[in-house]
Amino acid sequence: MDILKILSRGTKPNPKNQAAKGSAAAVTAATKLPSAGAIPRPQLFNDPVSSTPRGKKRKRKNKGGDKDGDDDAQNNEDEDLSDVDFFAPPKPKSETGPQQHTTEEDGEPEKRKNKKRKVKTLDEDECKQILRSHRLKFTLLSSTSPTVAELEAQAEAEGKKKKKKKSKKGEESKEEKEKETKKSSKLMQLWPQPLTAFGQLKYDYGINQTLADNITRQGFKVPTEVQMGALPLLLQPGTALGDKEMDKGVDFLAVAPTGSGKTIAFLIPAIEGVLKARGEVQEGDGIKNELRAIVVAPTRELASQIVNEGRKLAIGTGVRVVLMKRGLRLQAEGGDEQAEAEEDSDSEEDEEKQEEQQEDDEGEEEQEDSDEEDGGDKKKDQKEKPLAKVDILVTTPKILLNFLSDDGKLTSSKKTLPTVRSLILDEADVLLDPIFRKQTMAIWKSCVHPDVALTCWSATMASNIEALVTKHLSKRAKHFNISRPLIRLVVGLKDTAVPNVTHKLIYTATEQGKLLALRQLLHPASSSDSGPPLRPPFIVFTQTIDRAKALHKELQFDIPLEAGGSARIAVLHSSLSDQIRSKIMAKFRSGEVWVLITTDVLARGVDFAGVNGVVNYDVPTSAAGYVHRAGRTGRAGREGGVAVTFYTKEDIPFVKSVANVIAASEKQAGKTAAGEESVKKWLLDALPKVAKEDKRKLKVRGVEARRAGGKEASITTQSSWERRKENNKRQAIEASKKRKRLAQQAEKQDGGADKKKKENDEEWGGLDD
Ligand SMILES: Nc1ncnc2c1ncn2[C@@H]1O[C@H](COP(=O)(O)OP(=O)(O)OP(=O)(O)O)[C@@H](O)[C@H]1O
Repeated sequence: MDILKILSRGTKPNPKNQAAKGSAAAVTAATKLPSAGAIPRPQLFNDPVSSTPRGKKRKRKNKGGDKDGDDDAQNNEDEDLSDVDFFAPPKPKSETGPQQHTTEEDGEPEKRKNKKRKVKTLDEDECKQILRSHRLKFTLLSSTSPTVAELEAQAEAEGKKKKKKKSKKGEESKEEKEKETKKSSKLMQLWPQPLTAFGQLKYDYGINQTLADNITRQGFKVPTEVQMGALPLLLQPGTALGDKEMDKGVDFLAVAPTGSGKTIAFLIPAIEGVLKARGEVQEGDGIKNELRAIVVAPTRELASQIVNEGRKLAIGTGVRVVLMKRGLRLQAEGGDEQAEAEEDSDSEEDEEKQEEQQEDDEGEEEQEDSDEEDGGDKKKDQKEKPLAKVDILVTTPKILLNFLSDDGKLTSSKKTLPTVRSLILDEADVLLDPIFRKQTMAIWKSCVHPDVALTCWSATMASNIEALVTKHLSKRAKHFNISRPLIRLVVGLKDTAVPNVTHKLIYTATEQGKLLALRQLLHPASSSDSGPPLRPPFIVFTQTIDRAKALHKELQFDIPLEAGGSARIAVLHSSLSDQIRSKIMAKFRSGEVWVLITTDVLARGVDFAGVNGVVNYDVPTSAAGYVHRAGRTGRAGREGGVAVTFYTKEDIPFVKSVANVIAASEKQAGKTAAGEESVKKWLLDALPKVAKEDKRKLKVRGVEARRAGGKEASITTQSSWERRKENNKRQAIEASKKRKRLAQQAEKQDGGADKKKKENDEEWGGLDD
């Protein structure tokens, strides 16, 4: 019997032996854990919207069989859990598999009829109602078409003109003034068509049948909020926005909570884009794999996960989703005027350079791992290998730039990728942060087709990142003489929350106290005053690789042998080889490993559906860092996930950002009653505000005291008093040994002298008579 199963869902109802299984409350609690495998409620928000402008809500019927968005597929909590796999994706009700279209079975593309389907559109009030209820907010940020500020200015100017005319005529009225204001605000906020059911993808948006079947086969019943908002806009922007001009495409920024299904929200349009392009290939042209989309992710783990998701969606379509690897040869063109021209026009970036350089030099422990080693035999590999058949490439920044740069410089690209039409930045804020910025920008520049659309995805997006995207899009627009709007979608509150997770902030006076508190979480049976019971599997985050290793060393024998012993605890960080990292990931996914100690290398994007909790053994270095770490639990709306954060006196100057995120998350989750909140108001008020400069330093270096060499860098169960005592004892022993040695030496010398004397005495027999 797997002990993990006992720990994580041992209270599962058993009709034969219900009494022995404990209280009904315990049963409910256990089945609510993420690891219980219950079908999640992927939609996080569904607020009642009181006013129905048209008197009633229109019911939409879909030929596809999937009913309206708020399907009763979600109300399935009492399902039998007997064979639940902790980390498996949700199962569909029927396992019939996709209905393959004979024409597409062997990757043969169905000849796509370019007939425009008539999408059944909702009127603006209906759109508003649905979008508001699911807390979806669309804003036009574009600088290629007029910016919000420009639109406001334009509206104001027009208003003034009219005002002049009207005042001349003496016709100015209050209502008309209001109309003007309304018009300008309308231009800022958009109300596109939402996707209320996956069935619409096929029947309204005309996506490929096999792709639609693959979505059904994955068991996704209702679209999550980000999918509701993003899919219509990315598949048919003209239809979604009711403006045919938009069909040329949009650039897009999506900010949506962790675990809210952003991956398929960008993969579905990417796969559909490939299939659509193939449909446009003339008879007799044959199928050609042509690199059309690039997905960039900050870590190898995330990149491989995206490849897996992509491949599941692309089964039977012939679309090849490929992970960028060393030696892979892509369709590229060497050096290009365009790339050079853009390079030249970048002189204003020089201002940023100094700051970036400094931050780069300081470096971060957990940067995407060194792919530099890939550079060595690159030229040789590229000559020898044939072109890879790729439609969608998933990559980390460095490894692709290694291929593009040729000269080993990882900041600029010599080759271009002329066939690419879509650049997708997953975890865009970190990819555009100084850590990865040069590499990401170089990749963007290598995508030289004028139609390349940029989409950026993350649970957090600082305004400087938005500004950077806007600036570079506008440069591209000028360069290519194109005009495409940039639209931002925010789901829930921008930036700051992990609403469906229980948060705990725990103070321990010393580092040693943290270790003891963590041990209590590891042994849920023992009394745990310091935090909520936390059932495996869970992830423990530390600040540095050294601390992750040390914590692993300290805890590895804590799980009893009969429960699997040290094999149940593993450590993963970027200095391990790819192979070892993949093995550990697989073991954690399968439930073999219960406690995974890691660094921020696993903080973003990685999806373990059944993780019950996250422990921030070391405080995350930013609010965004907290959001991403805590978001490893409670995926796809699963309930019962817990995020525990320890802090000591070293962290007090920095912990306010974390406390603010916790407060915002609880507010979003509706936990506003006194006593419900885990960060009390007095604490929020008492914690010092973090200065901007400190925030920057913290983000790059973490808490200084915990870096290698710092007093608090080591992890041990001993108190400083014990350490001092042990140190004294060791020194005393050493001193005593030394004394003994010296004594022996002295004795030896003395003895030698005596012996010599004796020998001499013996030798010198004295004067003979
Ligand atoms: N419509 C859906 N219904 C149910 N589950 C879904 C749906 N869409 C996605 N999921 C599942 O939700 C989980 C989280 O999805 P995903 O990894 O894409 O989240 P994310 O928004 O990218 O999170 P993060 O910000 O942490 O990267 C995955 O296991 C995925 O299979």
